[in-house]
Amino acid sequence: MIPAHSSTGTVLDSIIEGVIEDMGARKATTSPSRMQQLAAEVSPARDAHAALVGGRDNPAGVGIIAEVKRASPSVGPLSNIESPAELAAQYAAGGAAAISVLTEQRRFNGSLADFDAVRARVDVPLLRKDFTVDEYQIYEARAHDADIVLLIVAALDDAQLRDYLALTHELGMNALVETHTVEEIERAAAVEAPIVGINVRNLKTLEVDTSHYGTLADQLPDAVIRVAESGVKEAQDVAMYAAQGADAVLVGEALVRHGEPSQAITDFRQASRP
Ligand SMILES: O=P(O)(O)OC[C@@H](O)[C@@H](O)c1c[nH]c2ccccc12
Repeated sequence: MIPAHSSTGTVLDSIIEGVIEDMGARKATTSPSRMQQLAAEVSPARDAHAALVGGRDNPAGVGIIAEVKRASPSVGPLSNIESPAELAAQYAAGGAAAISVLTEQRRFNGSLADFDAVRARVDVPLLRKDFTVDEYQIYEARAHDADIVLLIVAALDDAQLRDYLALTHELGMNALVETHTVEEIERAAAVEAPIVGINVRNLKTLEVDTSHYGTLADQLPDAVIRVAESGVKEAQDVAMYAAQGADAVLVGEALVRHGEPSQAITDFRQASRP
């Protein structure tokens, strides 16, 4: 794997450089116009908004977005996931509201093949977890029958954010619009993003601070679905995010390293009950 810090720019910058290079190779195989056609041929996306809305008041607990993540730039290899499909089936059995599958290759060791394997196995809404910097990736997500794409505000300018959100909705999908600062929350609000995440991991430095969610949550517009992202180690972390008003919590590392991920999700939900 490539070291976490490149000599110039932030971690996020260097991840995006690799993402653009890898996408160039895929565009050479499947042209943008062909990808648009493929996206149009897939059955309609599942309603992720409906799956996540009202998590705050759900008597069964908040929604869990369970992530299939093999490695991360902050930790390196996380888990030797032999079957992403089997892991996802356990997530679904535990009651995950949605499942996130990393497809970024260089730092997260993910792939669209992992995504396809999970898609073939479960019917819950799936998030194609990647660094979206080109509309090609949104068509590509839909072509692989994704229901949700990730739009990281820090990686996009205002025009991209607006256009990519609109395209996502045109294709019948939802976007998880990820923020980390007050300014990014304001930008997400300005484009009326319906689902907004606060990532407690700073993607520029990889530092994690779970108290960051509570610090920023008040800044989120009332109407949005609120997603707390990253840093969950145990059920009490999920309970804390829930008490701070999260509708859903995105959990990766703790689940891929857990011996019984299905039970872990059940416990997380239980602990978060209002
Ligand atoms: O493994 P954790 O700490 O539970 O985090 C999960 C998820 O929030 C994290 O993987 C993530 C949040 N935003 C991202 C953007 C890109 C890649 C990964 C991420």
